[in-house]
Formats: sequence, structure tokens, C-alpha cells
Amino acid sequence: MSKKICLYDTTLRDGTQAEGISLSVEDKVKIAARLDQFGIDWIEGGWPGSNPKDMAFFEKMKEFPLKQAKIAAFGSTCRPGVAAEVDSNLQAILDSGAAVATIFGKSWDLHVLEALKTSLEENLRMVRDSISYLKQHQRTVIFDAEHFFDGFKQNADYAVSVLKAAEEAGADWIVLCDTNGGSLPHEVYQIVQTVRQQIATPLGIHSHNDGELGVANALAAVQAGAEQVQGTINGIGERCGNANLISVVANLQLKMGYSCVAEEQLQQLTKLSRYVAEIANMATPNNQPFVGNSAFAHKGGIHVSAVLKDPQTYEHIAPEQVGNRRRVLVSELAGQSNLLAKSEELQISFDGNKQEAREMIQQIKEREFQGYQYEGAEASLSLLLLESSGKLNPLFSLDSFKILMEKTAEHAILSEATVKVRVNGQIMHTAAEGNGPVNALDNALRKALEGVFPVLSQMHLTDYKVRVLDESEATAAKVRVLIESMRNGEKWSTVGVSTNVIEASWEALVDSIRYLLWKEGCTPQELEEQTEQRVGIVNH
Ligand SMILES: CC(=O)SCCNC(=O)CCNC(=O)[C@H](O)C(C)(C)COP(=O)(O)OP(=O)(O)OC[C@H]1O[C@@H](n2cnc3c(N)ncnc32)[C@H](O)[C@@H]1OP(=O)(O)O
Ligand SMILES: CC(=O)C(=O)O
Repeated sequence: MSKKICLYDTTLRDGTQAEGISLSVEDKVKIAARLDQFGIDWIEGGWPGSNPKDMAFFEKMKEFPLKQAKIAAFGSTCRPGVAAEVDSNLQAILDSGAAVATIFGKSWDLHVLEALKTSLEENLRMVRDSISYLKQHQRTVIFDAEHFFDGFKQNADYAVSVLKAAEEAGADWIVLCDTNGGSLPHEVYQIVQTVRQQIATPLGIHSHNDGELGVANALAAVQAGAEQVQGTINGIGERCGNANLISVVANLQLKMGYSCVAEEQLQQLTKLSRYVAEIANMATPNNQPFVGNSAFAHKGGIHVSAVLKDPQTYEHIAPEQVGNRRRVLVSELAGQSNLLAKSEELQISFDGNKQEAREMIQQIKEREFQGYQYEGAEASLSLLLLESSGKLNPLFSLDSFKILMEKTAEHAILSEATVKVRVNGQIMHTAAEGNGPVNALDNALRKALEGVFPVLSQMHLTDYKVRVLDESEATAAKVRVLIESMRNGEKWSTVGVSTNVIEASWEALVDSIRYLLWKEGCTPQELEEQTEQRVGIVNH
């Protein structure tokens, strides 16, 4: 049986020390429930002595008993010259009601002398008394030896004497912290091994990511004997963040043969990462290992050709093991393999042969040279494939559009668009206002088409991005517009390119509508019936 490594999540405490992250009590409760479901062993809820919100979280958690995880309250040792029994911070930890108390204490002499401005002996007393006091109150005590690795490098005897004080006072776990995040994996490995020979209490690791080694250092510590890893979901935390528990769990379990969570939970890793990112209102990088959108996205033609033969050729694990999925991108770097795989993924029966696929790829490369980008606009790519294989019915076409804008001293700027589109031989002529020219154009186009295609009333635009393609051309530069649309929770993206931003937007808007109509299977025959009825209604 593989050895169990315990997971200690500090997203709700160290994670909220990240710049730009602030979680409400309700957010914290939701994340705690999800971490519990995933199989995290300890969830550090916050610092009760720090602020009312953290205290409220511990109160709230009394109403939401977790299935298996334990909630830990965090704080420091007592202050210099203050007895543990009267220290307000320790009292707040006890008042939180959490069964687990995690306290950090100084283990680097520099910090004792310069930050605490006290003696080395008094610091040992603070560690000893604080832990004994919490143990007297039947708490499980986790001692975080702050700055342990830097302290050990400077004064190993003192750093270890702090751990011994914690052990003698009854700490249940001793966690070695790379607080400044500057240690290297081989240093962490050697130091943890040395400590292992002198301390019997189970060890943990808490590493920061300042040298981009938070995960590597956590893994090195485990190899050297640590049995608990502290970290945060998506690696959020003070400065450059903490060890990313997402990558820690995946590596420990899939690469190193340790056991952290049940296998079926591991398949929830991608969802967990995205859930926490959503609640924390943070954008996760596409290239985030294991769970990122691009973690198993293949772009180069050589890669795709090989992956289709055997995924191991360019994938270190199967994406499904962590709940992610393989994606094939089509771009100027693609070969015919990308195109054939993509058409299969998009469920478009592109029944051309290899030569036709190569010609199609040349067409895509030419359009990318003009400024189009299809890897971010798969709906436009689908339309291109359908069109070139003669499977796309031209359900409507543009006769003309006009846009007027008016700004007066009294009123905000107003945009009005008029469009003439031809649907089944009939001209639909409509006008609509909007809060900007693209919005007005979108409204007018839908007004013209919704009567014939009622499904369009259910779609809306969710994102609009403009990129200037060659800034040196100034106003004559081309722009690329990417539009994201949504219907019933399903999203799709389209692209338009022109030297005129309105024309590029029109192209992307039209594609977004054409894509939905194709998905809905609207055919010219249905269209004929619908337009006849509509003309009937109009003539009545
Ligand atoms: C490594 C880590 O990430 S530890 C966690 C860091 N997280 C936070 O700091 C977030 C929460 N912090 C807070 O809300 C506030 O800083 C509080 C409530 C804890 C303290 O606030 P204040 O009393 O105003 O003190 P302030 O924040 O200015 O300074 C921290 C004090 O703690 C002392 N301190 C630092 N580490 C320890 C320790 N391990 N044990 C005891 N005291 C400590 C410092 O010496 C300093 O004391 P001083 O004011 O006598 O110089
Ligand atoms: C305890 C902690 O957060 C640290 O040492 O980084």
C-alpha cells in the first residue's frame, strides 16, 4: 500500500494574503466544503485574532460540520514578555472553537533579534509555553517553524533548538517553513533529512514560491521524510504564492507513488482548481500544469500527428486522470493532422482526403497571415470548414448597414444602427439603438433575424475583445475582433478582421449567429416556411 501524505490547505489563510484576493465569509464556507469533499485533511480557516471576518468564519463553520476534514485556527505564539494564559492571540484561537491550533514561531535567530526584538531564550519560552497552553486545552497543535530553512543555514543549532522546544511542549506536528521561498530543492532535501534524525514528531513542509520552486521544494521535503504538505489551491499566497496543492497532489500521487486522496477525487482536480479560481475571482493561467486549459492542448503539427498515433508521445499523463481534456488547436503551425482531428472533435464530418486537408490548412495559414486567429475562435473555424466542404447553407446575407452616433452636451453618446439583410429573397430592414456602435449593430441584426430564427433571442454576447494587429500602421492598422457568445450555458467564439473595427465586429457578429443557426440545424426549407409565415403576419 502506498504511503499516505497528509494535505493541509491554507487557501483561506495564506491564500488570502495574496495581492488582490479577498474572500467573504460565505466564499470561505463554500471553499471549505469543496476542499472537504475533495479529501483535504486540514483546512486552515484563518487567523481568529486578526479580524472579525475570520472569527465569523469559525462561528459559521459550527453550523456546517465537515465530512472528514478538520478545521485549523492559525495564529502566532504569545508575544515577548507576555504569559501564554493572558495572550489575546492564543485566547482568540481557543475561542474559535477549532479543534486544531496552528501556531507559527520564529526559528531564525535574525527574526528573534530583529523582528521580535527579544532574546533567543525568551523566544524558546514563547514557543514552549504557547504549545503547552494549547495542549492543556486539548487542542491538536501544529507548530509552523517560520523561516526554518533560512534559520538553519545561518544558525542550525538554534533553529533545531526551537523544534526541540516545540516537541518537548507536545506539538503534534512540526512544519518546516521556507517562508521567504528562496530555498532550492537539494537544500530542502538535505535539511529535512538532518532534522528527521533529531526530531521524532511527524514533520510537514510549508514552502513559498519566490524562486518558482514551491512545488519542487514540497516534493523534495516529502522524499526526505515529511508527511504533511501545506499549500494553497492554484498556489495563491503572500508575494509569489505558496506551493500549489493542485500540482503537489498530482505529482505525489501520479508520479511518486504516494497516496493523498482517492483516485476518483483526483479526477476532480481540474474542477476544484476552477471552482476556487471562480470564487476568488481570479484568472488562472492557461498554461497552469495539470489543470490549465492548455495543459493538454496540442498546436504544432508534428505534435498532433504523433499524439493521434499515441498520446504518450507528447503527454506526460492522461488528461482524464486529473479531470482535464485533450485539445487540438488549428493555426498557422498546423498540419493536416490538426485539421482532421479538429473536425472530428468539432463533430464536423470533413470527409476530404489528406490532400484536401492540406489545402484547407494552407487557406487557414493564409487567413492567419491576414490577421485571423482560429485557435481562439473555434466557431469561425467550424464555419470555414463547413463552407469549404459545401455544407453550410447561406441562410441570410448583408445588403448594407449604416451607423449614426450622436453626442450632445446634455446626453451621453447614443449609437443607432440600420441594417438591410436578405433572408430567403426578402429584405429585412431594421434599425436599433445601442450603448455603442457594435451593440447597436448587434441589436439591429437580431431585430431583423429574430422573427425568422426565434432561437436567436436566447443567445447573448458575453465577451468582446479588440486587438490592433500592426500598431506601426497607426489608424490604417488591421484590427482583430474576438466575440464570445452564449446560449443555455454553452459558449462559442468567433473572429473578424478588417482595417475598420466596425466591419471586423460585424464579421464576428455574423459568424456567431451563423454558428448558432448551423448548430440548431436551421435549413433553407424550414426557413422558407418561416419567412412565408412572417410575411403573412406582416401583410395581414
Ligand atoms: C509567515 C506568515 O505568513 S505569518 C502570517 C502573517 N499574516 C498576517 O500578518 C495577517 C494577519 N495579521 C494581522 O491582522 C495583524 O498583523 C495582527 C493582528 C496579527 C497584529 O497586529 P498588530 O498588533 O497591530 O502588530 P503588527 O502587525 O504591526 O506587527 C506584528 C507584531 O507581531 C509580532 N510577531 C511576529 N511574529 C510573532 C510570533 N511568532 N510570535 C509573537 N509575536 C510575533 C511582531 O514582532 C510585531 O510585534 P510589535 O508590534 O511588538 O513589533
Ligand atoms: C507560516 C507561514 O505562513 C510561513 O512561514 O510562510
